[in-house]
Amino acid sequence: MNGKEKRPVQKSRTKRGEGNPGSGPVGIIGGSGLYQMEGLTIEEERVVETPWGVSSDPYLIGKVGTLPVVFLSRHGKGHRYLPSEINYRANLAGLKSLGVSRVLSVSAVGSLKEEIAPGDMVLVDDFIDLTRQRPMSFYGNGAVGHTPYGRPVCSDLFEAFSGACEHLGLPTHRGGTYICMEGPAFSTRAESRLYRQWGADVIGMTNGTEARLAREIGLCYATLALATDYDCWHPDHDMVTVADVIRIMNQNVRRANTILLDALERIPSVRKCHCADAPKSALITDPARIPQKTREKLSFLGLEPNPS
Ligand SMILES: CSC[C@H]1O[C@H](OP(=O)(O)O)[C@H](O)[C@@H]1O
Ligand SMILES: Nc1ncnc2[nH]cnc12
Repeated sequence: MNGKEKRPVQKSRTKRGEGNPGSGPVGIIGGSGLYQMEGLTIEEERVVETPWGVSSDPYLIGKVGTLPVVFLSRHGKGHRYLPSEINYRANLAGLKSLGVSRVLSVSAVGSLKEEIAPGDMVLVDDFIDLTRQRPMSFYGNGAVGHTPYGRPVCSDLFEAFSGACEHLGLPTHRGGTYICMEGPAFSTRAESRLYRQWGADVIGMTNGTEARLAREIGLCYATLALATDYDCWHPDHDMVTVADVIRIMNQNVRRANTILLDALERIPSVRKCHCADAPKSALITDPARIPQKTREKLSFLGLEPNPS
């Protein structure tokens, strides 16, 4: 194949139960404005059937340099899913079945602080979850689990993002609390002011759900939040619009992509964090009493309980 010919992208479908859980490719979930990744050589587009259905889009499986990467567009290409409609469980279960153990997320957020200006990066280190109409757990149906979640962001991935932003000399806020609202409408001013009183830094509609589910299944997860607007608390910007968000995102999407490429290189080859341990202590149900169907679902996630 000469350099000018485009390698054909294979299309395939994984049936339930196939896959290769464990460490492996890095997963990247792109949010509003980031529907593909520059620098990723795509070798395959794969649809994975999980017990929770299929992901927002086919997974783009390939390499960045020599590093294996799986990219997923959170809202699907063309931005087809509302934050409440995204099948977060399928998205994450599919990534895990493809051998992903680390997930880097990129998201557009509104700023709740004067010092976080549109265009700034925020490395989120905590969440407040205000969502109310989306599945929040892989547990249930006869398997009760309570996952430790006190530190929701993976320290390895946080440092990888932080190192990349520092290296690139970008305006970055190291740490910040992300309010995850249901949407899809943006907040009212009273809500926005309340979140500021709570000490939150940024607001979005997706990452709280993703982070919690990732932790349930032992995936490392961190967010690069790109401030696209001042949320409506701001006296000069009392109306957030999609046009404003997308304009700022488009101005910064190259930057976000560059940060991702740099951060990928900084992820330690051996996990030093404790994210993978979270599921080990979660289950309270007597494994012998877990129904077979539920057991199969847990098994898809690599979490099949041992009978005591
Ligand atoms: C397009 S404005 C609101 C939309 O943007 C954010 O999406 P994502 O987190 O996927 O970047 C926000 O959460 C809303 O879904
Ligand atoms: N102000 C805002 N509120 C919620 N989600 C957002 N995504 C980007 N800006 C946002």
